[in-house]
Amino acid sequence: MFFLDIQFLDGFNGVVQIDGDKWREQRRFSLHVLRDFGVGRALMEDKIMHEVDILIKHLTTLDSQPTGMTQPIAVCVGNIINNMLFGKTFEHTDEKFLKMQKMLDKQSQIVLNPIMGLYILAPWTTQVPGINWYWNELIEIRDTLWGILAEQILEHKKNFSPFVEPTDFTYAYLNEIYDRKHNDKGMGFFDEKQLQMLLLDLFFAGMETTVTTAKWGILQIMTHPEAAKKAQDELDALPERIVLADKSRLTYVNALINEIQRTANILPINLLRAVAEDIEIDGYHFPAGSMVLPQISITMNDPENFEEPEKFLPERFIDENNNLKKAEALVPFSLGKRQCLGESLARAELFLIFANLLRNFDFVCPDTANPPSLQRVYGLTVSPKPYLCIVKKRVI
Ligand code: HEM
Repeated sequence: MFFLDIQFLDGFNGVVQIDGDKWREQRRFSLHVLRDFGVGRALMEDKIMHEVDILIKHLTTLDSQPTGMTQPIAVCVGNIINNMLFGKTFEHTDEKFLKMQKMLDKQSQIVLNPIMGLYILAPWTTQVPGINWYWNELIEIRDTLWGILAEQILEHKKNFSPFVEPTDFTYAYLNEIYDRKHNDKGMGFFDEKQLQMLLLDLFFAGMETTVTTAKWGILQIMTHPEAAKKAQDELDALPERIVLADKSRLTYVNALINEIQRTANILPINLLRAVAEDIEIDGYHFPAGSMVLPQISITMNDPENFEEPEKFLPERFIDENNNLKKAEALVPFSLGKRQCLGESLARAELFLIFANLLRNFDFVCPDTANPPSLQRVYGLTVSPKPYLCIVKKRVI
């Protein structure tokens, strides 16, 4: 996103890479709209459950054939965010979506390639044949993603009416622009370029993180059948379709999801941030504007917080009375003002996806003698290596 933004727009846009008044205004607006569309309420739950039901149907048709989990999970999570941003969803077999998903994965890998350092320090190298190979790939990805977003905005502009209640994020943003323009409210930082980058930020931040966490989750469930069994015992006491209202009764399932997020630790070095004003910490002086990488996620692997942190142990989050323990060192969504904007959406998605998948299926290694690797692959987020899984419908 960083590369897409600085290279192709006039200055910084979106919400992830900006700060100051613009960030405050755009973040507040985004949170407000997500809330209006039901994030944190029943409306959001319906949208998520609609996609979870389709995912369950799709996995049932696989008939226990070994399968990769990326595509089905990506379509489910992608449709939830797409629905909120554009009012659109894809079929599980949609080629266009598959292509887009592959491109996002590729982009995530390319931007961490060491050659990116060279492109930043010496931008002229992006024009040198032989050296600019990765750069050209990035440009191709950018053009395709940009095209998809532009198409969506254009379609929304054609159908936009200020007298109709917005049904998705894009309409809500166009409505805000209209309202400001026609009611003398001042435009602030609202314009179409900003909308385009904001949509990309929300789509990418909302999709990549949740899909990667879910991929780790299925892998951990598959390689820790005893943990899966405990969660299923708890789930089997409830009706077949698990909803958010069940969350507080499912101690083990919550602990399992906590442990999945702790061990996945998908953004271990967090995002690059700038210090807002001069500050002194532990005798170190940080002048305003210093760039910092707050590596708070280190707490998730600190033995002082989590005994034997290398072990996968959902029980560590459960106290002697079978209640979920408060775990302040568990910070997958970061902390403070820049804390994840989509946290409540992500938490609801992870709970409904894992609880309903475990209720309906067993996830089995195709070759138990050679379980899949837990090796960490570094990109914009840290993913597991691709793996296959047998998804067996449970008979309860
Ligand atoms: C399991 C899923 C997710 C994880 C682990 C996660 C994690 C994070 C983390 C660690 C940050 C950086 C915070 C910082 O700079 O200190 C962040 C920021 C952000 N996340 Fe998430 N996130 C997830 C899901 C989502 C979803 C579903 C959305 C979409 C609605 C989203 C939107 C954002 C945005 C827009 C930011 C930038 C916020 C800002 O700069 O003000 N995230 N997320």
